[in-house]
Amino acid sequence: MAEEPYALSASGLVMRFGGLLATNNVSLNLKKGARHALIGPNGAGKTTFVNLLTGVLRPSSGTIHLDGRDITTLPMHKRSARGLVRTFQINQLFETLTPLETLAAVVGERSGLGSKMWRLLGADRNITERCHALLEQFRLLDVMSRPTSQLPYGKRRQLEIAIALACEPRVLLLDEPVAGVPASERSDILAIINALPADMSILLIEHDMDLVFSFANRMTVLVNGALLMEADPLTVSNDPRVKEVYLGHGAGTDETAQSEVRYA
Ligand SMILES: Nc1ncnc2c1ncn2[C@@H]1O[C@H](COP(=O)(O)OP(=O)(O)OP(=O)(O)O)[C@@H](O)[C@H]1O
Repeated sequence: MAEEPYALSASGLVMRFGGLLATNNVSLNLKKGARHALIGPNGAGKTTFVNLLTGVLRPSSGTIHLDGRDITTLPMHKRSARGLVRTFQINQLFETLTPLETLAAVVGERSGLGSKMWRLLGADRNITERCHALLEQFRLLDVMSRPTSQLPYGKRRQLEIAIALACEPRVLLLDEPVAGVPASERSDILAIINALPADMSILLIEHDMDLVFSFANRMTVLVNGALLMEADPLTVSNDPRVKEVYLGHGAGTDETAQSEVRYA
């Protein structure tokens, strides 16, 4: 019997910015239902790697497959339509909308309603029910009618993840979901992340080691644009090289572990 393809597979990715080698032959395979974390000190190349996966950047070489299909040259919106979704960064447009309106727009768009969504908002039962379920799942019911600009920061991050989920991802790239969130507002986000559907394949990019170790059962460590190691969390946390370049400096203080700039 043929083996099931990886949900997402990046193979030998290379990204050069002029003479700078930001991604140096990095491979990463996400199994279906993966809880995988991507870590590394500042400047290790995490954002560049995620930009390659999502299609913001085109790799200098290497390939990316989603469910066994080559998406290396596919534009961003087509990757998202095929189920590869990154947590949405709130932009100006959404500041004046409420979480309910924002989610209705995304769910409506996803259902193929496009601009008709505004007419149907509240009238289409499927959309209303889906929005309500998302607001509940992401603990946003209490703020669903407030303009996004007035939400506490933690709620905004919850809305970002809710928007991504409204896109019905099969593979979700969670980009620093607790960055900037005060400790007092983190517990809801942790609970939400831990309750995401088990068959969804998730890659978490995060500096917060408490979150990384409570979430991931597989970890990839990048240093200086290259793969340092991939292993289970215990092996990673016990590896002296990892301690030296990253963990030893503590979460959130890894500016001191700033990678050497590498030139090819
Ligand atoms: N568009 C670009 N042009 C030139 N250099 C870039 C560009 N984007 C990233 N870099 C460089 O590539 C390297 C990797 O950066 P990247 O942002 O991917 O690291 P990171 O691990 O995400 O860092 P952080 O944790 O601080 O967000 C850095 O040296 C950065 O300066």
